[in-house]
Amino acid sequence: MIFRGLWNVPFITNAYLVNASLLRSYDSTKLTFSLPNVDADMAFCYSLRDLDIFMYVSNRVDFGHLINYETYEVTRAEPDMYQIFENEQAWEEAFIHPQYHENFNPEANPKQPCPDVYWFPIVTRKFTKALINMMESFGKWSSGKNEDTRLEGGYEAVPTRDIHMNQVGWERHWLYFLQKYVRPLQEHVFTGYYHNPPRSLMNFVVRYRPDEQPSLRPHHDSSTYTINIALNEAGKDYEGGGCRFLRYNCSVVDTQVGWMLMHPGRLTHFHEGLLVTKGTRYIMIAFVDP
Ligand SMILES: O=C(O)CCC(=O)C(=O)O
Ligand SMILES: [Fe+2]
Repeated sequence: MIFRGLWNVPFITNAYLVNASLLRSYDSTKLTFSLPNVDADMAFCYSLRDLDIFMYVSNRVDFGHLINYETYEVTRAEPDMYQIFENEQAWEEAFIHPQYHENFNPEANPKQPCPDVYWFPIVTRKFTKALINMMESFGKWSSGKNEDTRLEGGYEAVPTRDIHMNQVGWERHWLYFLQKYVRPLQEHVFTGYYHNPPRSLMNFVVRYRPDEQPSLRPHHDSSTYTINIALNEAGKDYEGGGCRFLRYNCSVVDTQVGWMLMHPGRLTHFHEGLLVTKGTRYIMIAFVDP
């Protein structure tokens, strides 16, 4: 329980909100922050009390918040992305799509571009840009071949050219994002399916290019459900691309940056990554299972 109120207090340290014109209306020899043997806060509060000026602490209004930078790692590409635990509120403001909470509005039907393929705004362009930059700064894209030493069996049946989240030290963060922001959307559209936290062993960013890997053949994912976030812009950053669900002969080609597709992984949603004919297409994929 958070109590909200306005409290009259004798001493405040670190944070003040003072109208400067008020300060000027007092005699500066009496209203001072320097007194012998006490620190500036003590001196300032002492002289305020001496002048019968009341001090208040209020949390009725949000004036902003302090950032905790103790764990801030400046050596990383996009250190802000790693702050999801330490600075949750600032993280959400920077990286969660402004329409995210609207997804839960009972009046609004979730978008469904193909049968049982749901489509949600979830992250900001700041997020998608940062994620691409994290991956490109790391730069060690997989070969896109079946042999994959990052996997337990050393083999990937339907390989993409990709970088896994754990390769950039961002897996814990990503799993927390899945639990906090993706899971409630899943529960919203696939009713009665409940796994908290969701488990996801495969979390990666895919890069398609005409001269590298330009497409992905039809396959099922090793997931109960898959999420697929568009990280850059169809028709501008690349041409072609998109995801086709063969059983429904239905494609999503007008993907929107920061929007996420969510679809069942096996059995019904046999799908393929459509050919990129120009530029580079980036997507973020997670195979959630269970
Ligand atoms: O290109 C797409 O949108 C589909 C990607 C995909 O199916 C996968 O990575 O498993
Ligand atoms: Fe897939």
